[in-house]
Amino acid sequence: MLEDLIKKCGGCAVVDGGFATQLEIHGAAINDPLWSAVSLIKDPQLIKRVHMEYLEAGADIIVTSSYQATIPGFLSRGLSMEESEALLQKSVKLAIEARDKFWDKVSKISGHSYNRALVAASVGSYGAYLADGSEYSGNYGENVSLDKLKDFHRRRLQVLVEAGPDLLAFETIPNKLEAQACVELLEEENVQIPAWICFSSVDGEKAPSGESFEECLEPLNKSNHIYAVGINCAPPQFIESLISEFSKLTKKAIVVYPNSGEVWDGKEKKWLPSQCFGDDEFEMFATKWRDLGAKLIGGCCRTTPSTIKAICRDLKRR
Ligand SMILES: C[S+](C)CC[C@H](N)C(=O)O
Ligand SMILES: N[C@@H](CCS)C(=O)O
Ligand SMILES: [Zn+2]
Repeated sequence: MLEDLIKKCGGCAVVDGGFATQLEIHGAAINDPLWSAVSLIKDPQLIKRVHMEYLEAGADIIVTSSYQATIPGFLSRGLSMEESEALLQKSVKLAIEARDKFWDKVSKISGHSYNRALVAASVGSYGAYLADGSEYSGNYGENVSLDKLKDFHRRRLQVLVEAGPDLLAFETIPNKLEAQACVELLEEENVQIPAWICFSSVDGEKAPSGESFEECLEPLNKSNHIYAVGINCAPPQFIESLISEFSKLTKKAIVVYPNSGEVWDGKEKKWLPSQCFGDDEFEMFATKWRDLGAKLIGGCCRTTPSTIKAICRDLKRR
């Protein structure tokens, strides 16, 4: 399905933009250990609205609200195991409902330029769950082993897969150990849904842990469960050279969805201004990223539906 979609899009499909960002624009208070996942508890209708906004903007793939939705995170909030699993399921259900409703509406309009979007279930890194900014440091401490990371991801992955998304999106993976844990889990659980694994990067050259992408990609290149590899939530000015680097290191499709360039202050839980791209620059650079070989392009934190509209203007000019 993903390959067909990419073909239909002329070689490069558009992923949506910052999900938490758009929740906040609508007034959601997410300064919370659960970050955007708090909206699954407090305002599921807002989640659906944000999905609709990205669909209207032209996203070919929408990513669910499960980035920081984890079973231990919900349990420490006082929810039961059943309630926690139900919220994970709900994140997929809300995205599927939005996609189906949108498609039902536009597919009746003759001459529309939309594709039937795919739903990617977000699997945020262990660092996202820690809520201390460690998805940008890769520093999980010595006690975090491969098995511990697999244990952390296993049940959530099972529940998300059972909910029936089209794709799995592992996001802001900061080191090789976690990438390897994710691949081994996909194999052990015999997951039949294609996945992408995206790393964060804070220097534009390596994973946040300091490991080279050559090392990080090694377990992913060998796996049939991985359809695409790439970068998310890194500054957009790093993307050009990272695509060139990745294309030397992998035969997998390349996926990029950078943030706006603002930098996350994990202690203060806020974005700090830095060298940023506006929508015009996203529009300009998206073509470059496509020409360099990216097959999936979108935005991450601090990008909005208008960024995705700008990317679509350029990539979907046929
Ligand atoms: C992608 S980061 C901005 C998500 C939030 C982070 N895990 C935190 O809770 O601080
Ligand atoms: N899918 C998440 C990623 C955060 S880095 C979001 O857009 O909020
Ligand atoms: Zn992000």
